[in-house]
Amino acid sequence: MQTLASPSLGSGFPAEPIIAHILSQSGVQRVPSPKLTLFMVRDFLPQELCAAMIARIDAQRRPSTISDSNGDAAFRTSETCDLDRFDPEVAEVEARIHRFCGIDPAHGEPLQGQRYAVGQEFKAHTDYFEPSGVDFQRYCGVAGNRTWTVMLYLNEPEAGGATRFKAIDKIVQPETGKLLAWNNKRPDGSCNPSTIHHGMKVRAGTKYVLTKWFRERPWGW
Ligand SMILES: O=C(O)CCC(=O)C(=O)O
Ligand SMILES: [Fe+2]
Repeated sequence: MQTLASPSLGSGFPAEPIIAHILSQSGVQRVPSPKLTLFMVRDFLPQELCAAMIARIDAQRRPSTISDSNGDAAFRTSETCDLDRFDPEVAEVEARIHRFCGIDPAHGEPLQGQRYAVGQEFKAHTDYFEPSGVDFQRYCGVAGNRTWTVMLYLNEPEAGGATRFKAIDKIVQPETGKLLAWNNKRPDGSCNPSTIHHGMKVRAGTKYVLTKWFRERPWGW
């Protein structure tokens, strides 16, 4: 599944080299939609690495935050963990993500973990920052907007916790080690509202995911 070399195909925009690189690998499924470029890979991350990331998230979690708050305190009720890129197992996960998508690691935000207990969710949102939003300069002034999202499910909660892509009516079930990757931009570089997605409520058990976002310009580590 993994290629050996880590290619550097830019920021993720334009998307064509990334898409071609992703499609050159085995085990990749493309969700058929003219509105959204979304890929899925089952069993992307080995079980041991999933468990190692869960342990770190449990140990270091803090309440999740949102930008451009709409005043709904229940919009994102999960917890978040900033993973340490100097931790060898975190570095291994990041290297696998980079080899998979080919985006220049310099354009990546720090890898994050998200944890959802029963009843917690992340309501329908897009991962890019609204260019007209009050927080745009604050979040995007240096590195620019988000180009691609790579998300990984670390486990399978007993019930609930699917991710629903509303605009294309697609529901993805959490499965240990499953990867999702999507392009947040349209071909003209504008933000793609059809990327809207909802991390649905966990009904039983706990849900853990990783999120890796890439930016138009280097993150500036
Ligand atoms: O947990 C999910 O299913 C979605 C997570 C998400 O959308 C995010 O962290 O931006
Ligand atoms: Fe999201």
